[in-house]
Amino acid sequence: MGNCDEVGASSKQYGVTKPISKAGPTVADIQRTKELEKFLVDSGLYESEEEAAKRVEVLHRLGQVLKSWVKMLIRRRGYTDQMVEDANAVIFTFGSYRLGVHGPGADLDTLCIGPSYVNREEDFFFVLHDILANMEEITELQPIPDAHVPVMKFKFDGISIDLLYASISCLVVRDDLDIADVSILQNIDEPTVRSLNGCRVADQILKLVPNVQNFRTTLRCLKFWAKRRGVYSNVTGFLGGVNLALLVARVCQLYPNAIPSMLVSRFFRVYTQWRWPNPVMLCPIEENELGFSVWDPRKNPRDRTHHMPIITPAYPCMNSSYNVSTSTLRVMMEQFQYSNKICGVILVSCYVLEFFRSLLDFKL
Ligand SMILES: Nc1ncnc2c1ncn2[C@@H]1O[C@H](COP(=O)(O)OP(=O)(O)OP(=O)(O)O)[C@@H](O)[C@H]1O
Ligand SMILES: [Mg+2]
Repeated sequence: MGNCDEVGASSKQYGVTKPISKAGPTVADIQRTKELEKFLVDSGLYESEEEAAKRVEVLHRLGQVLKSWVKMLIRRRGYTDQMVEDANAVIFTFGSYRLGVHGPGADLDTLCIGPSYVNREEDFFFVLHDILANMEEITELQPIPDAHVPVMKFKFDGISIDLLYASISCLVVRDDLDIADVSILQNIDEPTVRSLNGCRVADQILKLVPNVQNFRTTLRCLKFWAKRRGVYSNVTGFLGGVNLALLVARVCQLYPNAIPSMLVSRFFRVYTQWRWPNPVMLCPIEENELGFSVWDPRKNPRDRTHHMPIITPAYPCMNSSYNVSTSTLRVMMEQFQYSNKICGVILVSCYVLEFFRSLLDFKL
C-alpha cells in the first residue's frame, strides 16, 4: 500500500515552519478514518438534524431581536427616520459552533456587533437585558458585566446561549461587516477587543488549516478524548475547546495531507515530544500600530511564567492557556504519552475500533 505523496494541500506552506511530512493516506488509513468517523457518530457526538435546524432558527430570531433593539434605541434618542432605517446590529457565532465541532446540547457562542452609539454598560446590560427578560422563549437569563469578557447568558427555546457585545467605531454596521479586518479594532477598549477576539480567532483557525473537514473530525475526536480522560477544562488549567482547536490545527499544518486517523496519532506523537514552554502557534505573532499588547515573553515578564503557551492566531495574539500550571501540564503530558503508546500499538494492529475505545477508556 503506497502513500499518495505530494497531493492535495501539499504545495502551500501552512504555519510557521515547513511540514513534518507531506504524506497522504494509505488505503488502510482511509479505512481507519471511515471507522473513526463511524465511531464518532455512534458515540453520539453529532447533533440531530432537528437540533441543527433549531439552532439556525434561534440564531435568526435572536438576530431580529438585536436589530430591532438598536432601531428602538436610536428612535428613542430622536434621530431621523433615515437613521432609524440604517440602524443595525449583526450577530456572529464563534466557539465550537462556528468551528463546526459542537456536540448535542453544546452552548451557542455568539457576538453582537453594534454601532458606536450603542454601549455595553447601559444599552446592552440594561435595555437589551429587559427586552430579553420579557420574552417568553428566554429563560435562565444571567448578565455577567464584570467578567474578563462581559457576557449575557441565557437559554433561547432551550438552547444555551452566551451573548457578547462589541460596539465598534462606526455609525452604521453593515450586514456584510468583515471582522477579519484589523481596522475594526480602531478606537475600542480592551473588553471590546476581547469580545471580538473569539470570532476573529475562529475565522483565522479555519483559514490556517489545510483541510477544514479533516481538522473538524480530528478535533471532535480529540475533544472526546480529552473529556473522557478528564483533561477538558480551561478554567481548571487543562485544555478547553479553543486550546485543543489550536493544538489540532497545528498538527494539521505539520501533516497537510494527512486524514483524521493519521492526525489523531500524529497529535499524540507531536505533543509527547513538544518542548514546552515553546509556544504552539499557527502564524507569526505580529505587532501593529494599534498598540494592543500581544504575547511576548521577551517583553512581558508575566508571559515568561506560562508553562504551555498556545497562541491565538488573530491580532492581538494572546496565550489561550495561561491557566496551565506545572501540575496540570504534567498530567496532560502523562495523558499524551499514554495515548501515544496506544497509537504505537495500533500501527501493527487492525482492531481499529478497539483502539479508539482503549484511547478513551479510563484505566490509568
Ligand atoms: N482562554 C481563552 N483564550 C482565548 N479565547 C477563549 C478562551 N476561553 C474561551 N475562549 C473563547 O470562547 C470560545 C467559547 O468557549 P467555550 O468554552 O464555549 O468553548 P468551545 O470551543 O465553544 O467548546 P464547547 O463545545 O465545550 O462549548 C472559544 O472558542 C474561544 O474563542
Ligand atoms: Mg462553546
